Amino acid sequence: MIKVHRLSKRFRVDKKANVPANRLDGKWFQALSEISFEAQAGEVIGLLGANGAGKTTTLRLLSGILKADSGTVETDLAAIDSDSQGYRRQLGFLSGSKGLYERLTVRENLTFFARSYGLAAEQVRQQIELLTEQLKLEQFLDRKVAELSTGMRQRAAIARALVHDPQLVIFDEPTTGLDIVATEQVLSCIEQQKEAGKTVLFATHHMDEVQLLCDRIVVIHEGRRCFFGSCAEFLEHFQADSLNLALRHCLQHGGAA
Ligand SMILES: Nc1ncnc2c1ncn2[C@@H]1O[C@H](COP(=O)(O)OP(=O)(O)OP(=O)(O)O)[C@@H](O)[C@H]1O
Repeated sequence: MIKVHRLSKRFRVDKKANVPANRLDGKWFQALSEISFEAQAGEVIGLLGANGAGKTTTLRLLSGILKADSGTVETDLAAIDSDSQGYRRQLGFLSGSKGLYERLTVRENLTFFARSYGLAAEQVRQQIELLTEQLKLEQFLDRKVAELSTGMRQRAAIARALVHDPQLVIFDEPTTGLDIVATEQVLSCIEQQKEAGKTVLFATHHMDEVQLLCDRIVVIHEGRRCFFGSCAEFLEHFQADSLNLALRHCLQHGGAA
């Protein structure tokens, strides 16, 4: 479970930065304004919004990489502020396909990260076996990361994010750069996380992924939440027959939370 309450974040920007005047206060750009939502165990929440809306900023705040200016994050895991190490042990975070050692193989990377989270040798073996099956890693498990294609690298990065079997899974655009087959493998892996009772948050621009996986969605527009609820509620609220159309209406009209 995670409860996000009135989270705000601003960034100091250069005078020359071409940012919208309505979000600028002197040298400060208001990236997020009082975002609230919650996710239960076994629930998948999608974060939607146009480029620059604030999805990645939200996920970075929830991963502990960024610190909020105000607002709270409550979980039934370790506390994000006072026990950041404990929190990170229970978090699987993916942002881009970075964070792997180029000169190590995928198996060596996974083993290294699993051991650094304190998993015993047998647990490491089981986790690698499970993720290899879920993400179809066998063809490149023993190849160096430096030699991998974008899609292989992305799947390896997802495996690295999940190798310690975290309770909270946060993925930022996990299917970027993947072909149809690899996309299906990643979506099915997210589904398996849900079935295992994990709390999953992910940002995406793909409405088919939202339709397939999300129990509820958070729509962000210019740093503010403009909708939080199920896909069915979203369609009904905007009197739309597709999520794409509902999203367009929501973003055009600034939404109504
Ligand atoms: N470190 C930073 N300094 C200044 N501004 C930043 C910083 N990080 C993000 N921003 C700004 O905050 C806003 C929200 O960015 P964010 O990356 O959260 O958007 P997003 O919704 O994830 O977009 P996309 O769909 O393009 O990934 C953008 O206007 C961005 O330029």
